[in-house]
Amino acid sequence: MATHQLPFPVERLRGRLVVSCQAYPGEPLRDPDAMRRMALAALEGGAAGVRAQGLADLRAIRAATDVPLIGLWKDGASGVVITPTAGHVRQVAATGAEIVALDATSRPRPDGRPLAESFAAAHEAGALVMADVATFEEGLRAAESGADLVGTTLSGYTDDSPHLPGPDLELVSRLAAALDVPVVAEGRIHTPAQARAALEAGAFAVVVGTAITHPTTLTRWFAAEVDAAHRPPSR
Ligand SMILES: CC(=O)N[C@H](C=O)[C@@H](O)[C@H](O)[C@H](O)COP(=O)(O)O
Repeated sequence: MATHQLPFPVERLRGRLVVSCQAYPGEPLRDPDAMRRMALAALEGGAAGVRAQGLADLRAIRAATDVPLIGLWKDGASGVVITPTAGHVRQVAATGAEIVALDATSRPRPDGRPLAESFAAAHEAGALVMADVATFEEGLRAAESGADLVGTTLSGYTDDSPHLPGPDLELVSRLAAALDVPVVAEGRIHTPAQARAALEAGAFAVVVGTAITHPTTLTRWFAAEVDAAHRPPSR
């Protein structure tokens, strides 16, 4: 766990909840003003920071609040899609997001350029780097390469990470024990108790997305249960 003084936007997230406000292509809430409102609603509920996707959403949210903003740009259909190149990093930083989140897994990058180039692009733009990783080794490598925060975001989404129904708390605790930089727990945190467990496992901050800001998925969870109860037992 990071105990020393950290850059101001990171310090503001110590022990706090960050809410990820994202809508996916083609969805009814895929709209910068909808995500701005979603972010403001989350802040009213006690979030200390916002994570958001896409340049237009980031600009809209940045104009509405000065809480720490973790920005990313998902581009591409598979593999490395979260802020995949240094060019994407520069544009995300230019929206005013203090922290740029990017895929720091060991998978091949779309432009074949080294990850270090993306880290350097963020730092040159005056932004901090949140390295989204899937494994312990990727977390170590990201921290060694100068990441300002390491997130467990991609555990469960790569071939060599466990596909768990809930958060990868083992990864959180192993990284938190090994790293000096803050470890952010993110990915499939679906209940307040899981968010608390992530902090107890050593997370510096917790990011929750779907369970707060994705009504289509939330509705599916309820609909599946209700439909299962309604269906007559099979003979
Ligand atoms: C894997 C990937 O692309 N994760 C994305 C990263 O920004 C988002 O789609 C997630 O919603 C976010 O990480 C928060 O996680 P959850 O929605 O599970 O609370």
